[in-house]
Amino acid sequence: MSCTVNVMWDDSADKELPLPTYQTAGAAGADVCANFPKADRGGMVLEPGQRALIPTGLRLAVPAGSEVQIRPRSGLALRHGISMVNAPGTIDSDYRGTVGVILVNLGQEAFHIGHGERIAQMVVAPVIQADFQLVNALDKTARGAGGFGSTGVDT
Ligand SMILES: O=c1ccn([C@H]2C[C@H](O)[C@@H](COP(=O)(O)OP(=O)(O)OP(=O)(O)O)O2)c(=O)[nH]1
Repeated sequence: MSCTVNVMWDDSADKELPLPTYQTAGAAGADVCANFPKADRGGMVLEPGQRALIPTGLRLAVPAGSEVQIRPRSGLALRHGISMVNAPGTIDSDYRGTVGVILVNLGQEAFHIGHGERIAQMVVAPVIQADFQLVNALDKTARGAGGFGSTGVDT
């Protein structure tokens, strides 16, 4: 499936950086870059345990009925412990502000985020909006209220 997502740079963005890019034909996520305002183009350092909102410089118009999920990149996670506090971040179809990525350094060393570095990936996904109905009873199931390891925990 494919769709068009209209994109604009925000005023302080480096407009020479690439738009979100699928790196392979079958990629689910389009890589997105850190895009710092001019004064901050040296990038920034995330100390161990620190989190920061990293600008992408991108403003999106996600088609109604869909969302964009922002997810961490596994390479950064494995090599450097860089993840996202709120993974997956949700970009609503009616949001028109600049998309930010809330990175966190779960590693043990400081990590430098370079201007233009691919920091996360965007996945476009369909959305179902529910009509939440208050009722007096729910239909019965075999699981019932069992959860949180009720079927056993292996480790
Ligand atoms: O990682 C993220 C998460 C959110 N957003 C933007 C787009 C999204 O549409 C908006 C609101 O996000 P969310 O609903 O997660 O935030 P909230 O804390 O519930 O705030 P709000 O009251 O603004 O909805 O913020 C980002 O740029 N990056």
